[in-house]
Amino acid sequence: MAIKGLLERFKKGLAKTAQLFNVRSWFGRKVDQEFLDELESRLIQADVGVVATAQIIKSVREAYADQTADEELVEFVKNQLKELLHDPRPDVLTVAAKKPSVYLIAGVNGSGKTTSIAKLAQRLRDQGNSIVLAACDTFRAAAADQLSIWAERAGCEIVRGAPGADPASVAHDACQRALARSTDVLIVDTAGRLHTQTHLMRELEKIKSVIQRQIPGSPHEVLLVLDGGNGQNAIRQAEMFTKAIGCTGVILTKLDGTAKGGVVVAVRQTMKLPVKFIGVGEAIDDLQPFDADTFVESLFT
Ligand SMILES: Nc1nc2c(ncn2[C@@H]2O[C@H](COP(=O)(O)OP(=O)(O)OP(=O)(O)O)[C@@H](O)[C@H]2O)c(=O)[nH]1
Repeated sequence: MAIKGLLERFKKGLAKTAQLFNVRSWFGRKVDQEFLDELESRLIQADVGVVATAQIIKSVREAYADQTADEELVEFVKNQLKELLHDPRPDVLTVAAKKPSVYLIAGVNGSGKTTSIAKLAQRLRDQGNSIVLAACDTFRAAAADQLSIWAERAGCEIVRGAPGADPASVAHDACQRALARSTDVLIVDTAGRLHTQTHLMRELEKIKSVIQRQIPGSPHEVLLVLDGGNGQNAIRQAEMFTKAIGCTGVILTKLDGTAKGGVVVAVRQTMKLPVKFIGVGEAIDDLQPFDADTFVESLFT
């Protein structure tokens, strides 16, 4: 998508967080303690995180104390955020040298996991890839049903087991199917809730090790889906999942419904995980590859 189109998409999706900053209201104000306190409180409300906020406030104080806030100050804050978000790793998904590329998707129920998988599948399909979806959430029968509907719409194949089947065996079958058909991409959906958190983490570990055994070098990405509206709570989830299955990136959903869009910074800073995609709406094309510069520009308009 052209940069301008992407910026418009981001702006629309992130309007709630942008409203919080309302940079036009800064202009002409003196950068005194009151101004800094207000900026600090807005960054915290946007869930940028305490550490990053303190860092930004300190830099603004040092560079602009007692000056008048203007366009240059806005650029300064933008650059601070861009630097905090800078990630040397590529923001695109890793593609396997030998088919299939395997993407394991995790996240708690309600985070937007199923819809994100559907959106991702559609995106990869539009780019010309053949796709197999593995419905490994056998705990909730409705999950596989929902995924099947999306799979059909996106023209993907789905592998599912009987309700209550061993999710690792579904993962195994899906790997075999993808290998046999020489499929480009295998996307593995997993449960978001089990009897206990320990059960859930053990199951995810097991699915991952089955995939690793079937397709050496995989999974090529372990993506964690987090609800952006959960703000700092999302960070705690990220810690738990990363410990169990070593996430490689995050899909941050529902940013359109929240003023906590700054959590993108917190995920990058605290978890050292790149945000690969953001969800900015319910439509199929509302999953956008994350771009730090466009993200920051769209918050300060
Ligand atoms: N506004 C908005 N809604 C979203 C976004 N992503 C997902 N949703 C909605 O969030 C709700 C939950 O999404 P699901 O994909 O069903 O979530 P899940 O994590 O798979 O949860 P379960 O289906 O309960 O396992 C749905 O109504 C989605 O349409 C987004 O980026 N923006």
